[in-house]
Amino acid sequence: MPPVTTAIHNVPKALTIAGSDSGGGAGIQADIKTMAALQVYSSSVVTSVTSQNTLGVNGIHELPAEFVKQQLTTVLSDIGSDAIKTGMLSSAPIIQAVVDALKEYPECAKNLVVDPVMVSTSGSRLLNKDAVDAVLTQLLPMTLVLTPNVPEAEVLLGLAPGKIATLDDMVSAARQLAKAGPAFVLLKGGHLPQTRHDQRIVIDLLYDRDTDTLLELVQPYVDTLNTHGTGCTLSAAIASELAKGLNVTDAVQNATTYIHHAIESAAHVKIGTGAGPVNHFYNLRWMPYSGSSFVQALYDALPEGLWENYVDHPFVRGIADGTLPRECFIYYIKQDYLYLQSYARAAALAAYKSKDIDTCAANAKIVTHIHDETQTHLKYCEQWGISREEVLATPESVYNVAYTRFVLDKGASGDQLDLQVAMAACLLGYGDIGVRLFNNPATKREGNPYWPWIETYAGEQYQDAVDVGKKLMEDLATHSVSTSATRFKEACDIFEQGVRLEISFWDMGLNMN
Ligand SMILES: Cc1ncc(COP(=O)(O)O)c(N)n1
Repeated sequence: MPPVTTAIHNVPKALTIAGSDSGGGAGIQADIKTMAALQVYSSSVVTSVTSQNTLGVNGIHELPAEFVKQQLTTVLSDIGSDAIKTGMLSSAPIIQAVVDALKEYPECAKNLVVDPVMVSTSGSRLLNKDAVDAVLTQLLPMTLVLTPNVPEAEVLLGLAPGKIATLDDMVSAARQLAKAGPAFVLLKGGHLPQTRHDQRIVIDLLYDRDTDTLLELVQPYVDTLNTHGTGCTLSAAIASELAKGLNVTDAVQNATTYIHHAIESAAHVKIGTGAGPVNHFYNLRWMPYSGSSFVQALYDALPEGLWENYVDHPFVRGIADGTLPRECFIYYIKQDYLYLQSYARAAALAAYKSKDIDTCAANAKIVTHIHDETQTHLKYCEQWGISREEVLATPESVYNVAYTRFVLDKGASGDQLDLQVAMAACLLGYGDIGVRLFNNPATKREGNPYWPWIETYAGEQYQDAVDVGKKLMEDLATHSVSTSATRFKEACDIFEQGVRLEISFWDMGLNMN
């Protein structure tokens, strides 16, 4: 895989229209934290400022509707948005202003998630009574996903409190709500925990109006006081996932998983003296490298130009245009056969060092790939009049000894990641070379004796092995390197050494010693 070049790209963008919670657990603050945790850009339009903590709301300062509208058009006319959520909207004039502004930007408003915030968990009104009608008539017709809890569903449907008391009631309530306009209704069951197989669970119902289908989203019930801002967080998470381009079902599924972990991981945290917030950042971890890919970070840490010296070595260029002297290639291929024997042992060692059967099997698969590769080498040699016996009798070059024993030593003295990284220069480099040469129109195909070699490394089987190896390293890095800059540096040094040994291997082929 070639190192990823820095490119300007559009990041997914989500927008929240909600109230400010000075305590930081709900409202705009919860939304921005959620969007950041789910790696989307967030912009925010404030409708009201509340003075609030974990005990309750002490005051509300509503912004003028015109100013809410101005914030919204200012953001949408420049930054735009891939998905929008609404939370506390306070009043009918603010709802009207929001709806008017959204109608001016239908593209931005097509992924609209509405959390019909009405009363805070602590008991304060966050939406005037007379504004419920504006939600129903103005906002819901343009809504993609409506996310009420049971008490909010009762208000929207004009039902007395407590009327939605069973799962069946929830089903019919979700259907009824969809008639007011939203394409999907996610009716949250947190207020009505159920018991199944002696386990307390929460069932959220996702109703799809177009297909008239219902999906049950089940999570274990978490017995905790720290649920302040859960509704805000969930709807912000849905908007984030929609912004990334997921469909509604997948977005809602990911979002319910996210909120479950956010609640679970905050259960024993104390922030404030009342109902504490959820842990928005449970999924973030400190990493000694930037970006999300460990393998990319290994490439990035290489000295300038070293990777190119390897994958664009004169030996490789000779393979590409067919001018590599035949003796050089034969010298190389015999050594490479011997190399692969050690490499297979290294992969088998990695299987031995695996902590679970899946990783063990993935490494065993690499051993099989290497075995196939050795057979290709033997066939090659045979075509060129070199017998299997002659290949096996070839003395190992010192370069070969240095490289293979380096890999095996890293495996013996280090942990599984050290070993995978020591093997990576070869695995990734040959994958990169194969694809580069295969796709380069300047590569000679007709009459190039080395074309089958190129096809092997560009081929599906080898590229699959590359993918397996990369995934193994990412998984291992997540568990060990992610918390230690020292471990990351060690891995970088091993990778660099591997690349240098690969370059020496090409030199050996050209010099035939
Ligand atoms: C600004 C604002 N928005 C929404 C909520 C609802 O959250 P909760 O129901 O957890 O109190 C809130 N308390 N404050």
